[in-house]
Amino acid sequence: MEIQWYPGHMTKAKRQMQEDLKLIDLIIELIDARAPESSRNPDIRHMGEGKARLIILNKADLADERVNREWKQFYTGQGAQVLAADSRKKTDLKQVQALVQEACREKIARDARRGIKNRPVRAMVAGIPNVGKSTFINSVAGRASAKTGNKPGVTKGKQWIHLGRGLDLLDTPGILWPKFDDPEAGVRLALIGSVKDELLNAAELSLRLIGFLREAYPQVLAGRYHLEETGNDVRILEQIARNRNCLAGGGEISYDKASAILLDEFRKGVLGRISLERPAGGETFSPESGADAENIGKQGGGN
Ligand SMILES: Nc1nc2c(ncn2[C@@H]2O[C@H](COP(=O)(O)OP(=O)(O)OP(=O)(O)O)[C@@H](O)[C@H]2O)c(=O)[nH]1
Repeated sequence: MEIQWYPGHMTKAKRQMQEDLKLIDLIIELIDARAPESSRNPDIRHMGEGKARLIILNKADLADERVNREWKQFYTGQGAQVLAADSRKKTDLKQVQALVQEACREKIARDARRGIKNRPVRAMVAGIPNVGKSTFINSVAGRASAKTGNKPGVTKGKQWIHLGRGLDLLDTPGILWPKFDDPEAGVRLALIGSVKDELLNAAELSLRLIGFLREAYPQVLAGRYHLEETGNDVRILEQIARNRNCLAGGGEISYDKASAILLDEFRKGVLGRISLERPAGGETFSPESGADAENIGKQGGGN
């Protein structure tokens, strides 16, 4: 599957972020809990070297809870502070301040040795388009301070948000584009809605989702769409189309309409909490969980 990226925007955003990084102590890196490694930007690692890091496994409410725990363990093992959250809920973000202090312990101690007291930690929220940066900033700041939208690329403007509890947040999130090299990562990003829909073939994408779900979450499709036959991806899409009355102009089945329904329901979590990838070496699932861990796209071993 070929995905069109935006090199112009990307270069500009990256340059901007390099400038902003000089101003901050901590990177709050938002990644999508459903596909954490695919939704990470490799540059952010190098650009943010030497900075403390808090990783937010965002949209955790849409991802498999067990897999969320595995990712939390995985990134904690890499030395980051980690929080799995639904950023739309302030209660999910209560721990942010404590985790920020923990992530910046060295800086705070260094300040103390130099006799600097109560200098707030300055942080920047960074992540790929549509991962939830504005939503996170709004919730953590407790007011509608950053514009949110459900299409990638809506964040504009720049200012600091003083949270008054030892934390200043740069109001302009660093937008970085995800990985380019791995086509499978591209498919996961398309599935979670981080790549503009117009750029993708919905039917092809939905067939990839069906193939994945059949193996990793075998009960999900049959339960939701009352399938009679589950042995073939195209047949499944056809049944979804029939059951949902998806017809094209001439009365024939519309695979595009059925695909749009399937993708939309997956993205909204209507199909349940589903993780598209899990860290290598994670625990195996019990059969009751409904997910076969061996079949969830394994990632992250190389970091
Ligand atoms: N279910 C769920 N939805 C979320 C969460 N966080 C954000 N969203 C939704 O995801 C969509 C994108 O959120 P934004 O905050 O606009 O994302 P952004 O990263 O600022 O997007 P850009 O401006 O494109 O870079 C919105 O529809 C949010 O309501 C979350 O934790 N869980």
